[in-house]
Amino acid sequence: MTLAILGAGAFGTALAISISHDRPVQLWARDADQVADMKAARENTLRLPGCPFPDDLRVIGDLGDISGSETVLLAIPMQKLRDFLTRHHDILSGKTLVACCKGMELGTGVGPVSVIRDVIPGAEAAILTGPSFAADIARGLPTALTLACGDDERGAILQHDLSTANLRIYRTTDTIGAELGGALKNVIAIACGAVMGAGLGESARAALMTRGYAEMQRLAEYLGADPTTLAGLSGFGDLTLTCTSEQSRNYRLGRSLGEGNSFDAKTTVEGAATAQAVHDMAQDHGLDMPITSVVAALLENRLDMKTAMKRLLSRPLKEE
Ligand SMILES: NC(=O)C1=CN([C@@H]2O[C@H](COP(=O)(O)OP(=O)(O)OC[C@H]3O[C@@H](n4cnc5c(N)ncnc54)[C@H](O)[C@@H]3O)[C@@H](O)[C@H]2O)C=CC1
Ligand SMILES: O=C(CO)COP(=O)(O)O
Repeated sequence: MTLAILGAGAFGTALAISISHDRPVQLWARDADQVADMKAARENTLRLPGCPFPDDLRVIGDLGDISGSETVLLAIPMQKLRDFLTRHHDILSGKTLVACCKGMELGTGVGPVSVIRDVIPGAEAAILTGPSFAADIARGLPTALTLACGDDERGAILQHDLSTANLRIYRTTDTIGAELGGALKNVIAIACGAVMGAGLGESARAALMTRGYAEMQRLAEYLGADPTTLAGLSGFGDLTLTCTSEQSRNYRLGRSLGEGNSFDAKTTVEGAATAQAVHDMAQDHGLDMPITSVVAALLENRLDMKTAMKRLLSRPLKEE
């Protein structure tokens, strides 16, 4: 079985490298120059330099080439997903589409699995998420992820097909829980980066991670997710990684805010739009999401850093 991965950013490329040690993989990029460069260099010099492509990784620039691939991984940013699926509806219909992005959509407040089901009802939708940096996967370091698919039989096939010697995949049918964990941990990571950048210390960060996790659980429960999913790799696992690592772009954006420095606007930082999407959705439903709301306000310059820090760390005293 040939697998297609659409989106040759850091994550799509890392998955392609890892999985193509075991089975043929087609890696699609939209940019013709990048396709030519990757074909010539046999690595992704733009997004993942220094990680050579195995022989069974085939770079493609024509989406027509994926017609023989039953399973397609979508490794493009969350806010671009709906438009991408709409434009390529016909070629993707009838396939198993595995979202590899983390976030909630601005305007609708839903995650990638819901977007896939909405735009391409004729496809089987799943999500691959959890604690993993692209560079770690590409280097063959041990990683564990969650694969969520509403159809457990299909999920078991995906679990088997996508696992490699170094990429261990657990599975669940709770797609909402998996979507929420991956999306919300990025927002909390921005907050943690801000606290660290402002020099408030690791104890403050631990407090924020813990209260952030409570906030994630609250929304997940409201939306009908299984709390054990949030306690797993896609929730608690990814929260831990992202809130504590300089490798994380979400954490680094937060740290820049805390330090009062600028941040490269071209970098993919999913937590920024997700903070706004979740804040809007929480307001519509009358839910209390204090950390998410502060992050959204901070990013929109509706709140200065000093007031934001005060709000994050001086919430009313209450029972845990
Ligand atoms: N980099 C990492 O360590 C991990 C990333 N992810 C997730 O993977 C997703 C993608 O992130 P990265 O690959 O890291 O980002 P990236 O910034 O390295 O790459 C994004 C890719 O998407 C492509 N793209 C953007 N808009 C597009 C469109 N409209 N149509 C087609 N392609 C488009 C870009 O050309 C680029 O190749 C994000 O949701 C991220 O949260 C998940 C786990 C780890
Ligand atoms: O999702 C990730 C790790 O699991 C990658 O985090 P960043 O998008 O913050 O770099």
